[in-house]
Amino acid sequence: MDAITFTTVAKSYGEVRAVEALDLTVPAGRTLALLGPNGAGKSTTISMLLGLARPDSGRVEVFGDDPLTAVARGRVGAMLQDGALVEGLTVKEVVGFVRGLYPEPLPLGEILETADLTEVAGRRADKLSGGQRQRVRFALAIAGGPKLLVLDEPTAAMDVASRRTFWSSMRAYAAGGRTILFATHYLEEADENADRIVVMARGRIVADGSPAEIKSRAGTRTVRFTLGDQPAAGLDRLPGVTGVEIRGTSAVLTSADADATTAALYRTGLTVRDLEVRGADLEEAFLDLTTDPA
Ligand SMILES: Nc1ncnc2c1ncn2[C@@H]1O[C@H](COP(=O)(O)OP(=O)(O)OP(=O)(O)O)[C@@H](O)[C@H]1O
Repeated sequence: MDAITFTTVAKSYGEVRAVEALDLTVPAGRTLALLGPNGAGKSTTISMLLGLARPDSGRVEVFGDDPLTAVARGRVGAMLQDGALVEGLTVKEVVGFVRGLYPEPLPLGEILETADLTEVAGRRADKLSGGQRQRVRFALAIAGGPKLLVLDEPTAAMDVASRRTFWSSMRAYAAGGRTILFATHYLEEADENADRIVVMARGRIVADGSPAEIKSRAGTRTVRFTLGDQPAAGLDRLPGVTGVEIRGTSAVLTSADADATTAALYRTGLTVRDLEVRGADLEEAFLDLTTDPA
């Protein structure tokens, strides 16, 4: 069964096209990362998934139901970017209260354990550190034992140690065959914690694959030089080259083997000036995938 289906979904805010022609299917039991820069449309996608926003066109389904129905049935838990914690209550009280709202909640001890909150269960939730407060919000998201857990940039404002704890909590929850969708700006987080990465930019999906596939795209580099008015013919046949683009007076070659490409380039007889080899790390690939060519 599919946990999530977006069928040609579009959503605009006035002039801003936040999401365009989005098609996405996530089978149950998978962990998917939505990766993209600010304004890519990740939060809008999540809002529609939770029924908090309605698409202008297209259809969103969660376990075959309308999102609001799925939420009402307790199938979906969410941790959004903002969300205050009730003042004056202890962690245990807040979590206990929220789990009481669900028809089939997880046991309190299991929630606290999974979210790594057992040690601070007696402390006031609103007085915790930022990372601990995020863990309380995670606990609230899983309290109802949802089959689908949606997390919008859950580790924003967490330090490295808190992030590590958080993701191990998330993986523990996912291990029970649940479906997870999380949004992040961090490639590393997507790589380490998801089994599929969907890269969004400007409201569209620009890449979709396993972390290995996304990383292999990350392995490609660009070899750029000033071509001037020399002919571009044959550049596409250089070793390693997977794409050729002429931008003004420059030639930009995408290559899976930049060393071989560069060596062969010098043997073509072309005058190669201003040679630049870029790329290689995930951050670069991510920028390549998400930067508007215009
Ligand atoms: N309620 C709104 N009213 C007007 N414009 C909005 C609204 N929500 C989002 N937008 C715009 O829609 C676009 C997509 O925003 P969205 O928040 O979905 O992106 P995002 O990928 O989640 O970004 P971030 O990583 O910064 O959270 C942006 O241009 C944003 O300014």
